[in-house]
Amino acid sequence: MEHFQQVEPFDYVIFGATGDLTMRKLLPALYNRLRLGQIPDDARIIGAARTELSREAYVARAREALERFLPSDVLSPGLVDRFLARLDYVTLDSSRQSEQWDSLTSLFAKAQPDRVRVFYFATAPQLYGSICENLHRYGLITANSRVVLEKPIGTDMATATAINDGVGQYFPEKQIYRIDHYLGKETVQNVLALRFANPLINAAWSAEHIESVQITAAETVGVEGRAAYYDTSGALRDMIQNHLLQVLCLVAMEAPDSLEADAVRNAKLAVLNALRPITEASAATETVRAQYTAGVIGGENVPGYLEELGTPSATETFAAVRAWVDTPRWKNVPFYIRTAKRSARKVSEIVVTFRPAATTMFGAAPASNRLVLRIQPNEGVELRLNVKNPALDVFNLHTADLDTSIRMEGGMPFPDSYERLLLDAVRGDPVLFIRRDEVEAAWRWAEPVLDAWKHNKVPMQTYSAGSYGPEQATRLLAEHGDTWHEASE
Ligand SMILES: NC(=O)C1=CN([C@@H]2O[C@H](COP(=O)(O)OP(=O)(O)OC[C@H]3O[C@@H](n4cnc5c(N)ncnc54)[C@H](OP(=O)(O)O)[C@@H]3O)[C@@H](O)[C@H]2O)C=CC1
Ligand SMILES: O=C1O[C@H](COP(=O)(O)O)[C@@H](O)[C@H](O)[C@H]1O
Repeated sequence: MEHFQQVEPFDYVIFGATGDLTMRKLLPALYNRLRLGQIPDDARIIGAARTELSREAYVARAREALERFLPSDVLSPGLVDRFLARLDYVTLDSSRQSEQWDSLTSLFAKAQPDRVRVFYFATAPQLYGSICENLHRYGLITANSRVVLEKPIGTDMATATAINDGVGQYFPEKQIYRIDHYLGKETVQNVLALRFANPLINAAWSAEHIESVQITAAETVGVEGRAAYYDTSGALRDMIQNHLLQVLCLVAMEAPDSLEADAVRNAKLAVLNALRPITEASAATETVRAQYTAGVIGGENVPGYLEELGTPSATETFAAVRAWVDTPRWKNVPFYIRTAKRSARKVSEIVVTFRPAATTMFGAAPASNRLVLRIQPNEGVELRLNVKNPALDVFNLHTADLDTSIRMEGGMPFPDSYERLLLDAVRGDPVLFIRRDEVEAAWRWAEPVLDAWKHNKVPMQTYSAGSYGPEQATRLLAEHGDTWHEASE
């Protein structure tokens, strides 16, 4: 396949190699890229975790993970064996100094010093600093090394700064890759193509023509096996501070000079810095938080969040925010951001509502044009237009949707976003990773919201599992005469 170029030989060291993320996402993603011919035969993938396992036992776990998390039509015994032959495993408490590090260093003893090394931290963020310290102590960091940091980068500004400082002591910023898997999604990257490669859209991309923007990421799942993490996080930290603000940045940013990493990141940073601060006073009118109660999804009864957790909790599973980007381009345009667990359907989308035509020639006012960028599922673009109602003799309008699916060649599903990002780190392309100042700017905006919630300035609402969220979120838009997309379908 000519669009997947083989990368240079590399060593990928995954800290947290026995964990959920590695098994569910990272190993399947790397397998897929080997299958597509992107991974050279002498690449190595080295897992590290505290659990004592032989290489064979780890390979057996990896095999099970591939079988469990990949569709059977992509698994061929020959390819699986070729992939598993690339794997190694070291038992290592990576946060401590010990002779356990010898097993890792010995794997690198004969490696070419300029061979690409990627250290992927798929473990608790509070360990990142000590893992870096040990990588340095045991002489594993080379000029051609990169470190990939999983989210969350902190739970607030102070913890984010501590993580960034801890890693930054040993790796210069250009070797640090903070992953945000939403940036690896094909249709999120498509925001750039749609905006900047289509003068028709680009010309209308401002407050002069746009009335509001909605960004939604809703899921039908609850917190699954991650309740311990989720309950310390909540919807705002889990999805909005990172993924949805990144999407907002791509929608709102000025055109970067190029697709070079720093050009794009500077443009995103400018948006984050232009976000109107939400204060303890404004949080009550600009934000909504809620927890799901028992309900029905897909015909099945599901328990409420507190029942699932088995303890009282003040963690939100739904968050909606009305954000404002205080730049001339976005003067008075509300950006509604929303995320939910146990929602009525799984959908991630951007909905841009344009101002209606100011004409009286048709009698009734024409409907607003509306552009929907479907991030998932059914990736595509939909544009609502006004056309003449063909059924009537009188000149009357109705709406018609131009709807195009964005598909891979041959109708194949899009690769999981991790696939691209894992290999971008090998190729040394950081454009789809987050720079330190972006993370911190996002916390600067999010933290006062979290503080207001902690101080109970915004009541915790409830919504039934299987619904679209609490009524208060509907009201957030109603004040501007808007409705959430599903209500206008
Ligand atoms: N799971 C997911 O879907 C997502 C996860 N993330 C992030 O990825 C990271 C990992 O998440 P997840 O896989 O779910 O977590 P898990 O708890 O499933 O896995 C944690 C991993 O870290 C290892 N580990 C813990 N302490 C040490 C140590 N001192 N030295 C070496 N290894 C250690 C554990 O193995 P052992 O006990 O054997 O040491 C295990 O392999 C977290 O930062 C999470 O927030 C981000 C997005 C999605
Ligand atoms: O980062 C996270 O994202 C997932 C949702 O990702 P998606 O690609 O399925 O939209 C979310 O379930 C998880 O809680 C969060 O940590």
